[in-house]
Amino acid sequence: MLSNLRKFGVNNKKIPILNINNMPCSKIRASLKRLKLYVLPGRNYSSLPGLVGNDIKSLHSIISPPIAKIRNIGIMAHIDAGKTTTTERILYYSGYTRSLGDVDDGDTVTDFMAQERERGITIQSAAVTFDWKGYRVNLIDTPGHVDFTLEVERCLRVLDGAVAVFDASAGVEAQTLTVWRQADKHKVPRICFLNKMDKTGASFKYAVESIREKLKAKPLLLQLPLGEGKAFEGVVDVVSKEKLVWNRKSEDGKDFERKPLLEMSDAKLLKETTEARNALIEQVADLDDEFADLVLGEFSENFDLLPAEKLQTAIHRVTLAQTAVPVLCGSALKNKGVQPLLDAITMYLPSPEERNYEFLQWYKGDLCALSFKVLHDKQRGPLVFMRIYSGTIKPQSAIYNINGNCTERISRLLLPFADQHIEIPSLTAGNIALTVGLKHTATGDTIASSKSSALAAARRAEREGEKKHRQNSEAERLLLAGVEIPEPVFFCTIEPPSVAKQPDLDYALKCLQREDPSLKVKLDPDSGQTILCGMGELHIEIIHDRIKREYGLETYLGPLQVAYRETILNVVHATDTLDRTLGDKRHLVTVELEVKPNETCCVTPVLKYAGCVSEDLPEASQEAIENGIHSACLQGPLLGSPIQDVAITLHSLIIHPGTSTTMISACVSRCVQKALKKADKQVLEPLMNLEVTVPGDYLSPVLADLAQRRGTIQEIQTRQENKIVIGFVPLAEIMGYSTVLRTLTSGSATFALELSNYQAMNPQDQSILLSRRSGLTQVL
Ligand SMILES: Nc1nc2c(ncn2[C@@H]2O[C@H](COP(=O)(O)OP(=O)(O)OP(=O)(O)O)[C@@H](O)[C@H]2O)c(=O)[nH]1
Repeated sequence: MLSNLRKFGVNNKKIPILNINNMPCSKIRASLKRLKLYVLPGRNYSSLPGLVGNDIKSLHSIISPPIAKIRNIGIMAHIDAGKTTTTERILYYSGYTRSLGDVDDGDTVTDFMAQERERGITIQSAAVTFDWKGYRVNLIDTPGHVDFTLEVERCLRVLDGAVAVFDASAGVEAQTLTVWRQADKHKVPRICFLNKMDKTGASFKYAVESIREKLKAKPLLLQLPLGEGKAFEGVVDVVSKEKLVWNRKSEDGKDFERKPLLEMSDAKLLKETTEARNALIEQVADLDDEFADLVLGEFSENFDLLPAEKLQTAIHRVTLAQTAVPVLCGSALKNKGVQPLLDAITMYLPSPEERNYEFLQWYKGDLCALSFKVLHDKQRGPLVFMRIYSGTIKPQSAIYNINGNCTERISRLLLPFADQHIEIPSLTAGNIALTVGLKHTATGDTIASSKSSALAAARRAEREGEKKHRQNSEAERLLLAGVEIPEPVFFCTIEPPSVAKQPDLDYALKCLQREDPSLKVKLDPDSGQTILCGMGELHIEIIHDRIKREYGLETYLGPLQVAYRETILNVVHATDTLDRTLGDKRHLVTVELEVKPNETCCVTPVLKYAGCVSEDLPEASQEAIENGIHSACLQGPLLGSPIQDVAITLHSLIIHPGTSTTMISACVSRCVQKALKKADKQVLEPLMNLEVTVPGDYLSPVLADLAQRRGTIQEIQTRQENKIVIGFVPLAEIMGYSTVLRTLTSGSATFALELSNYQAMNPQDQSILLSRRSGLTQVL
C-alpha cells in the first residue's frame, strides 16, 4: 500500500510543452522581488505594524479570512503582454506597494539582487497576499517564460482562478495558447484582460475575435473601451451601464469617476451599451438555466430592469463552469482599468470552496496540502510554500510527506501578508502558507497530517475507484494532484572548480532540484562527470548562474547538447548466458528474448512474457528482469541515448538455483544490448512547433534562415503589420536562435517554441550527426 501511496506523488507523465526564447527570466518575479517581499534576518514576526495593542479581531481576520472571501489567482500571458505592469498596478492599488514600479527600469531589480547578496538570502516570492475590498487575494507568481513550463504547470495546479492578459493589438499569441491549454487541463476558471488599449493598433474587436477563434472560448464582454490607441480614456461597464473615466491629472490612476450613462449627454454610447448589455444577458441566459428562468420570468419585457447583481451572480456561475470567459480591457501602463479588473477578480473568480477538488472527499477534513515552491534561505533553511486544500497546518507539528514517505516537523508557520511575513499559530483550508523547518519536502509533494491519515485517504480513494470501475491510476492522480514533470530535452556536463568542491556542487544541485523538479542531474557512467538536464538554454543558464550567485561556486558547463532518443526498425532475437562463480556460489542464467518496434509510442519498453516463462516466476526475479531491461534501454547503441518505442518478449529464462537477482539483471541487460546492436537502428530527434512573429519587411530573411535550419513552414498568417510564421524545426537547429533572430530583424521579432514530438531523422542527417559525434569522441 505504501509504495502505491508514494506513486501518487510522482506523476511522471510527460507534458510536451517547452519554450526557448532568451527573454529575461520571469519579470513578474523580479518585480515582486523588487517589492522587498523578503524575510528580514532577525525580524520579529510576532506583531504586525498597524495593529494597535491586542487588536485580536483584526489579526484574526488577517490570519483566517472566511474561505468564501479568499481568491487564489494567477496572471498568465504571452511574453510582453503586460503581465508585470498589470501586477505592479494591482499591488499598488491594493496598497501592497507604495509606489508604482517601472518594468523598463532594470536598475531596481539589480539593486535588489545586490541587497539579496548582502543579506545572504535567496528569497523569491512565490505568492503575495493582499486585501481588496474585504477579499483576501493570494496572487501566485506564474513565470512568463515557458522554459519554466513546470513552474507554470505547478502554479496552475494551486490556483482557483486566473487572469489572462492580452496585448490588445496582438490578440491571442503563441504562448497565450500554451498557457490557455494548460489552464484548460487544470480546469482553472479565467477572466481575460485586454491590456495595451492605449497602444497604436490596439483593437478591442480584433482581440475579442481572436479569443473566440483561436481559444475557442465564448467571450462575455463586460466592458467596452472608451476610445482606442491614443484616444483611449477609460471603459464602459456594460453590466451597470456606467462609464469609468480616469482623471488626466491623476498620475497614478487612483482617481477615476464612475458616471451613469445618460440619454442627454451619452445617447450614442448608451445605445451601444444597452445593445451590448442585452446581448450579454442573452448570452449568459443561454449558458445558465437558473438565469434563463429569471430573465424569461420577470424581466423578459425589459432587460433594463434586471439588477446588475443578478447578472453578476450569473456571470460568476458561468465563469466557474468555464462555459464562457468575462472580458475586460484597459491600459496597465497608463493606469486605466486595473481597479475594475480587481473588482472582477473578486466578483467572478471562484473561492477555494467553489472549486470541486474530488480528492478532498478522501481526506475527510484532515490535512491535505500541496507544496508548490521551495526556496532556500541561508538563515532559515528551506522555506516551503503550500496550498492548503483541507484541514489545518500548525507550527511545531509533524506532517507526513507522501511523496517522500517521511515525517517532518514544521517549526514555524508564516503568512506572506502585504510586505510582512507574519508568524501565525495556524492556517486553514484555502490559504497559502509559508512553512519553515521542512528539510525534505520538495516542490510538488503532497502533505498529509500523518501516515495513517494518508493511508486512510488512499483506501477511500481505492474504494471509490472500484465503485466507479475506474483505473486506480486515476484515483492516484486525483488523490495527490501532483505536478507532472516534463522530460528534459537539453543536457550538458557541469564541473566544479576543483575536485575538492564536488561535494559542494552536489549539495547545490540537490537543493536546486528540490526547488525545481524539471532539473535532472545524472552521472555519466563512462566519464563519471555530472550531467545537467534541463528544459531549455535559458533554464540551464539560470541554474548555472544560481550556483554561482547563491552557492558561491564557479562551475564550468560543457557544450549544450540535444537529448536524442533511439529506436529500432526490425525484429531481432538474442540469447545470452551468464555463468559466474563468486566464492563458492555459482550464478548461472540463460536468457532468450526478442526485441521489436512497438506499434504505439512508449518512452519505456513494453515487456511481455511468452507463455512458458510467466508461470511461477518469483516477484524478485520479475523485478530483476525489469531492472535489466530498463538499464539496457537507458543507453542505446548509436549515441548512448535512451531507447524508446520497443517491445521486448522474454521467450526463455533458465535460472540456476542460488543465482542472485543482480546476476539475472546483468544477464538480461546484456542480452537486450546484444539484440539492440544487431537491429537496424534509428535516431529520433525532438521536433519543435515554432511560431515567429515578424514585421512584414523582415519576413524573407527569417524564412531563408529557417530553410537552412531544416525548418518546415506550414502557414504564414497576417496580423496587422506582422507576419506569423508557423511551422516545425528540429531542436538541434534552433539553439541560440533568439540571438540570430534579433540580428536578422533588428530585435523586432519574437518567437515561441513547443515540443511537438520526437521524429526519425532522415538517413543523411543521421549519418552527419553520427559522424560528428564519433569525430568528437576521437578528439576527446
Ligand atoms: N502601450 C502600453 N505598453 C504597455 C502596457 N503594459 C505594458 N506595456 C509595455 O509592454 C512591455 C512589456 O510589459 P511587461 O509588463 O514587462 O510584460 P510581461 O508580460 O510581464 O513581459 P514578460 O515578463 O517578458 O513576459 C513593457 O515595455 C511595458 O512598458 C500598456 O498598457 N500599454
